[in-house]
Amino acid sequence: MPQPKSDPKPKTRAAAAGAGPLAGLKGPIVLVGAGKMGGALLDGWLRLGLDPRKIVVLEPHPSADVAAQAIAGLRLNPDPAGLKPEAVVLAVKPQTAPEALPPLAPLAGHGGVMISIMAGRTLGFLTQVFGPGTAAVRAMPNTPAAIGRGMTVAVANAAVTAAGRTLAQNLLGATGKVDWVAEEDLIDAVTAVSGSGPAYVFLLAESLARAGVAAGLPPDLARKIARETVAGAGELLYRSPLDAATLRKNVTSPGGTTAAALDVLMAADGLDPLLEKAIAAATKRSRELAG
Ligand SMILES: NC(=O)c1ccc[n+]([C@@H]2O[C@H](COP(=O)([O-])OP(=O)(O)OC[C@H]3O[C@@H](n4cnc5c(N)ncnc54)[C@H](OP(=O)(O)O)[C@@H]3O)[C@@H](O)[C@H]2O)c1
Ligand code: PRO
Repeated sequence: MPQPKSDPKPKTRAAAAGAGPLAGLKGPIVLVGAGKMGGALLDGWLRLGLDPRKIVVLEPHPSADVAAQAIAGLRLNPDPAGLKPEAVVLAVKPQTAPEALPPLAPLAGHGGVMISIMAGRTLGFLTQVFGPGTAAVRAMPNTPAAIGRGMTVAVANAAVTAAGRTLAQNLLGATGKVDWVAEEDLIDAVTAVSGSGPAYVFLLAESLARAGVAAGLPPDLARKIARETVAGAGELLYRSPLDAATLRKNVTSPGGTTAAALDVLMAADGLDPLLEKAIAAATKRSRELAG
């Protein structure tokens, strides 16, 4: 008997009935995989007023939070055979896709848009699974989506109509900003920069804390000031009209402490070449996941 999984997401799910960019959708919107990213999108849709009765979730181990939406009318794991979706959002792991998605191919026969957020999996893969002529969008969101501050980049194939693109924009935009690109190739590097990017920022907080401990700080204090510094600097970057380089210069007194640290971080063997290597590795991995 499948057990409900614990909810990894903040408790932001609230069915907000009424107006909003998603309120007019006829549905159903089918979400395949309601884990960390799929669940964050679902939160966004509900927050923006999508009627839970228009949502279908296919997920073998739904979190308690997702299961609770069934009371409000969300359909959980119905037989997909009878569904005629307006859009299907594919949020299973890319490695699972070749087994998980072919049984769902009939979902694509009704003129809806197939929107994949899977790393690596191409538009070509989607039309292979769902049939030639399928309207498909490949998108790469990130986890700040869980608090409505996500960044998504998307590409559509030629079968996506203007209305389909607006629908995809509204569904993806429920969790933050959306940019569209014309060249699918860019999505692998986008995945490396913004898809995976939050992990690098969290690593910075971890690493800053460890460096603080090495400099003699008590671990609790080091963790607290590292976390607050990364969060506060991110918030300042978000709210300020200034660019990152200017905000950095504003911290850097000539001949001061920041300059001493930046001499290390901005040296020829500093952060730039390290991140370049990391982004190249993630981009390569995204291409490998294409299968
Ligand atoms: N996490 C991120 O930061 C992020 C960012 C951008 C894009 N993505 C992409 O989003 C996708 C999901 O990633 P995630 O981090 O959210 O992973 P996740 O938490 O593991 O979510 C995937 C979900 O799909 C479920 N699932 C497995 N087989 C299924 C099936 N046959 N039908 C329906 N659902 C099924 C999984 O259930 P079980 O766990 O029970 O197997 C799991 O709940 C991936 O393709 C990833 O590349 C993730
Ligand atoms: N998380 C997924 C991965 O690590 C895709 C981007 C972020 O593969």
